[in-house]
Amino acid sequence: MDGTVPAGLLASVRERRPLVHHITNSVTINDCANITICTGAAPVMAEAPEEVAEMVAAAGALVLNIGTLSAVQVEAMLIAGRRANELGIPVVVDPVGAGATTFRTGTVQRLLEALDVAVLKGNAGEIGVLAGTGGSVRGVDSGGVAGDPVETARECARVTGTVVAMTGEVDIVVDGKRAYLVRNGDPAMDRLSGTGCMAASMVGAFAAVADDYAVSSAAALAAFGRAGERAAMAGARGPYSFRTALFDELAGLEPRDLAEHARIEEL
Ligand SMILES: Nc1ncnc2c1ncn2[C@@H]1O[C@H](COP(=O)(O)OP(=O)(O)O)[C@@H](O)[C@H]1O
Ligand SMILES: Cc1ncsc1CCOP(=O)(O)O
Ligand SMILES: [Mg+2]
Repeated sequence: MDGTVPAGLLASVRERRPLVHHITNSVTINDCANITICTGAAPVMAEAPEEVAEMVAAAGALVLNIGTLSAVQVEAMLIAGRRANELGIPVVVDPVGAGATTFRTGTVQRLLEALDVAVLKGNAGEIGVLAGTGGSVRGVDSGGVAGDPVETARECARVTGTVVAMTGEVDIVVDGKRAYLVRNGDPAMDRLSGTGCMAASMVGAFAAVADDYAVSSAAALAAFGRAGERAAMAGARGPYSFRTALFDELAGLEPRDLAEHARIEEL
């Protein structure tokens, strides 16, 4: 994919500043709010079942992240997701820790059955579990997939009917037909909690300004990865100064830099 595509979508996010409604976990909620702002969009976190239908109506995308799930959150996710579907607002699901417990795996399956999900964004282990082809998950960490990662992502897209964005050293984005490999990023991104959640926030922000969610997801991951590359070049002293640089580099990321450095290959 030509770099002008992700660059154009980044510029659209900054111009339109879509509201991204999150129902998300209590570990990385603040990171997700700030990465959404650094991307150029506007976050809102709202999870009371009493208000989510009203809130999502003002949003450009809905991000459902199951990282610290509870029964009442599931109820809110279903209410918000159904309203988003009625209004044609894209729904992104981050299946954090799917495979680690029956409650997590079952909840993702329930969301996928009840809702029209635009993008399922998970790490390799989570996507392998949901594909049914084998994935290993410990807590929220991926232990990888059983077979070929691209085939795993394709199978997950086939069984779920969604665009699947599987993160890792190389991100893989697939729908029923196409497959994109996104080679941007830095290993330091794997040494922080929350980069997967932040990736989902960005996938949501980009989906809000796009019709083609495979293209917008690959673009979002390229932009995040490029910010990671620039943060590493800025010379962080360790994981936490890298984290600060990651936010700063994303906020300052120029569409023309992304146009030049996005590495998205279509298979
Ligand atoms: N080794 C790596 N090299 C480059 N980028 C990476 C690497 N590991 C993770 N990333 C990036 O970090 C983000 C989070 O991915 P990942 O670690 O798979 O998610 P999770 O936190 O859900 O396990 C993604 O944008 C991914 O591209
Ligand atoms: C550590 C942890 N525990 C529950 S949610 C969460 C954060 C996971 O974030 P990510 O999957 O983005 O690293
Ligand atoms: Mg994750």
